[in-house]
Amino acid sequence: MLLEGKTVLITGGSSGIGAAAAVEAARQGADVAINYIGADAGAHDVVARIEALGRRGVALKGDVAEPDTATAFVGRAADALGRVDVFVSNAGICPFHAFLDMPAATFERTMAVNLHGAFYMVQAAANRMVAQGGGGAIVAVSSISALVGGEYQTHYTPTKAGVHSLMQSAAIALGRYGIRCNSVLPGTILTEINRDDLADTGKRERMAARVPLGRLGEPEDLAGPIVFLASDMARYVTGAALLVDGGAYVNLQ
Ligand SMILES: NC(=O)C1=CN([C@@H]2O[C@H](COP(=O)(O)OP(=O)(O)OC[C@H]3O[C@@H](n4cnc5c(N)ncnc54)[C@H](O)[C@@H]3O)[C@@H](O)[C@H]2O)C=CC1
Ligand SMILES: C[C@H](O)[C@@H]1OC(=O)[C@H](O)[C@@H]1O
Repeated sequence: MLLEGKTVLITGGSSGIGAAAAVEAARQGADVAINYIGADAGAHDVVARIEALGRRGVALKGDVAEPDTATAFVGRAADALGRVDVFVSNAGICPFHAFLDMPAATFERTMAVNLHGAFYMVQAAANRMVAQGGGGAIVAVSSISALVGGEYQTHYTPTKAGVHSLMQSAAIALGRYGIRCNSVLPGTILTEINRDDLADTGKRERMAARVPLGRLGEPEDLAGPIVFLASDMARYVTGAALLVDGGAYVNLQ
């Protein structure tokens, strides 16, 4: 098991990629704490799936856009599970909107959740890892959208480029403590975040047609890459970005 005896914290862990990563981390031997927002049911379900695998699971509610949520989540998770070995910054939103009339509130909220939230969470986790000693691993869920644009994502793609960049700089700042920082760059993955957008059958088929592996992604497609980067198998990997997109990015023609 790749994460035997480790503790893993994941933001936005009650659905989609975060939930899949939480369950896979437990399957790989880790105790897992998830941060979540909104309804409790999804978070309780993820905890139940973690516990069914014989590991400890904790769900802690909080808005990652609030700086205090970061210290509260990391502190309470570490109190419950003992330490923080792995931190996965995953929470995010993507309210699709045209550029020219983008409401300031939509832009500000997307920045606050996706980029500011990632910064505060990663900073809090890193401080805990430094204080406890023994290094650690941080994985941020960026996106293929860190590298390419989207007409209705002018507020979103800069946050994903920012998260990718955050991992590169944090890798430098934290290498001396044995803390590795990497990002995964998912392509289009079928989750709640794009359910409405991909209800447009034409768009969904166009997106799928771009993928050499022949299908859009599922949350579980990210679980393995996240666990790998979190594990000691990736002990000499830091500052890296791993595309998990079925080959969509390289498919020009
Ligand atoms: N689905 C996709 O095609 C892709 C998703 N991503 C990224 O993957 C990450 C996870 O998204 P998905 O699993 O796809 O969708 P999702 O909507 O299932 O997951 C996002 C999670 O973040 C949580 N969240 C949102 N705002 C929050 C806040 N303020 N505080 C705490 N939690 C909050 C949501 O409740 C949800 O559980 C996001 O960062 C997204 O940008 C990146 C590339 C592609
Ligand atoms: C939410 C979108 O469908 C998704 O988010 C990303 O980061 C991907 O590039 C897709 O556009």
